[in-house]
Order: sequence, then structure tokens, then C-alpha cells
Amino acid sequence: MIDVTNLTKRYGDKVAVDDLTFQVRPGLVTGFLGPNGAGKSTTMRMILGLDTPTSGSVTVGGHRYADHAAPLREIGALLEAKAVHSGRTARNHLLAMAATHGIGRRRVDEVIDLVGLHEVADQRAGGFSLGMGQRLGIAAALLGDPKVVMLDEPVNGLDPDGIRWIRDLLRGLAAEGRTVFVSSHLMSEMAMTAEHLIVVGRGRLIADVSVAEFVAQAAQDTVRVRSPQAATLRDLLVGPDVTVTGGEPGLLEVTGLTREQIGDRAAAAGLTLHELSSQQTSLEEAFMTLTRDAVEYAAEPAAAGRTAR
Ligand SMILES: Nc1ncnc2c1ncn2[C@@H]1O[C@H](COP(=O)(O)OP(=O)(O)OP(=O)(O)O)[C@@H](O)[C@H]1O
Repeated sequence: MIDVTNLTKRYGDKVAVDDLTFQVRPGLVTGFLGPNGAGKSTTMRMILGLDTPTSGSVTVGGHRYADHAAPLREIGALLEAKAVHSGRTARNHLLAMAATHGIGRRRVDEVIDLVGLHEVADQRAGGFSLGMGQRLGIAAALLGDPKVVMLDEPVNGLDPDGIRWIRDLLRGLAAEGRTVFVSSHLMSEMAMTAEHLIVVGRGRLIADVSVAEFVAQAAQDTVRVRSPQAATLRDLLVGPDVTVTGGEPGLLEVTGLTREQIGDRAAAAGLTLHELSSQQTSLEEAFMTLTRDAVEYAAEPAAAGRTAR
């Protein structure tokens, strides 16, 4: 269990993490989602005690990271794919880590098998591909057989096989009853891996929601309606469970009513329709809508002749 309470981190004037409160529970994969610069890495560093909160607190298994007698057994983390000492073999890298933390050789062999590195374990880690380096980082995170596993953007730069492998591994770790917390800026990836989501934007909590709930909301069909009498039609359609938005003149986006219901109401009122079509919102679109106001460097409109970043 990870407990984050009113966590805030400021760097000078910049508020990287803004009064965050959430829990990460054992037995499931929790995705930590947010656009670039949302504060995910900063939060993860504070969970590991690598950064000091400006205010608020965070505990892992009920204690601050620094207060654990054997922190590697409590939480294993991979914060960023960083180069391993290039002269060492993967096995020697893990053996050195294990020795520092009083972990036996057998566990080193176990984690090498677990991450599928047995064939290359005696090769220099400096020559590893991104995917192999990622596996080695995960092996190191799992060395202490930790109750909590935390990975920052583990699938970045991996091929589809590597992504599937990480997804299966994370699910397996959660099924063993561990707490699994994994960050990403890709909603579609998290929807396939996680069961719960913590969504942040500009350092603030935007949503603490199950993936099933998020997907159900996103799957709500929108009906696109074009009419020369859009304003009259809008008044006719709006109601307690119906939302009507309009992006451009003559266009309405309606949720909460079916195409048939809209067509029937328009016909009964003698209103002309030029389009009546169902639009399926993708998960990525739903995520972007949710975080739109929180994107740090939103794209300028194309007309202004600028592109995002
Ligand atoms: N050491 C630092 N000094 C100053 N500002 C920082 C520092 N670390 C992070 N920030 C700022 O805090 C904000 C949050 O950064 P953070 O890296 O935590 O976001 P993130 O969600 O992990 O984004 P990304 O996916 O791009 O890594 C950003 O605006 C970043 O520029």
C-alpha cells in the first residue's frame, strides 16, 4: 500500500506536485497517468525518499521509505531507464546490488529467469538494447522480493513484444498480492494493463477511478447533428441527462440521446437535419478531454503558425 497525503513539491515558483492525496492498493495494477510535466516522476521520487516534500507526506506499507529497515524488501522501483555500469555483466551488476543489501545469490538467478535475461546474463550490460536494459532494471527492482513495485514509464521505447511482456509481468505481480504502481502518459496502454487509475495534471489530482468506470464513461456515444436550426434544436434536446455542445455554427455534439430519439424529436418539431451520426470517443480522446486544461504547453492553434513544443 502506498499512501500519499496532501503531497506538495515546489521548485522555486514552480509547483510540480500540488496537494495530492491518493492511495495505491495491493492486489491490482494502478496506472499513474498524466501528460508530460504533470508531476508523476516527482511524486515517485518522493515516494522513494529521493526528493523531500515541501509539505504533506507519503508512506509505503505504513512507514516513510527512510524508516524501513530493509527498504528493498518493501518497495522495488525503476525510475528511469538509466545506463548500467557498462563494464559489468548483467549478473555481476545484480550480484553487486544483492551483496550490498544482504540478498543471496539464489535470488539473483531467480530474478534473471523471471525477466528472461538468462541467455545474456553474462554479457556486458553496456551493450544491451533498450528492452534488455529495461528488463535488467526490472530485475534489480524485484531483487528484494518487494511488496510494492513502482515503475516510471516502463514501456517507453519498447517494441510490442516488450510491451506485452511488461504488461503480463505487472499483472502477475499484482495477482500475487503486491501493490503495483506504474506511470504512463498513454491512456490506451494503461487501459490494457491497469485496473485502477490515478490521473494527474499540473501536479493536481484529476481522477481516482477504476479503468472499467473510465472506459464506460469514454464509451458513451456522442451523436453529431448538423442543422440550419441548431439553436432551436439545442433547446429542444437539452435535459438533465443530456449534454449538448457545439463546436462550430450549425453543429451539435449530443450525449445522452440516441440518433433515433434526436431524429424523432427534430421531425416532430419540423426541424431540418443535414447530418445525424454516431461518434465513438476513443480512450485517448477521453483522456485528452479530461486533462485538456492541465496540459502544460497546450498547442497553439494552427492558424497562429505554431506547433506544440
Ligand atoms: N529538479 C527540478 N527543478 C525544477 N523543476 C522541476 C524539477 N523536477 C521537475 N520539475 C518540474 O516539475 C514539473 C513536473 O515534472 P515531472 O517530471 O514530475 O512530471 P512528469 O509527469 O513525470 O512528466 P514527464 O512524463 O515529462 O516525465 C515539470 O514542470 C518539471 O519541469
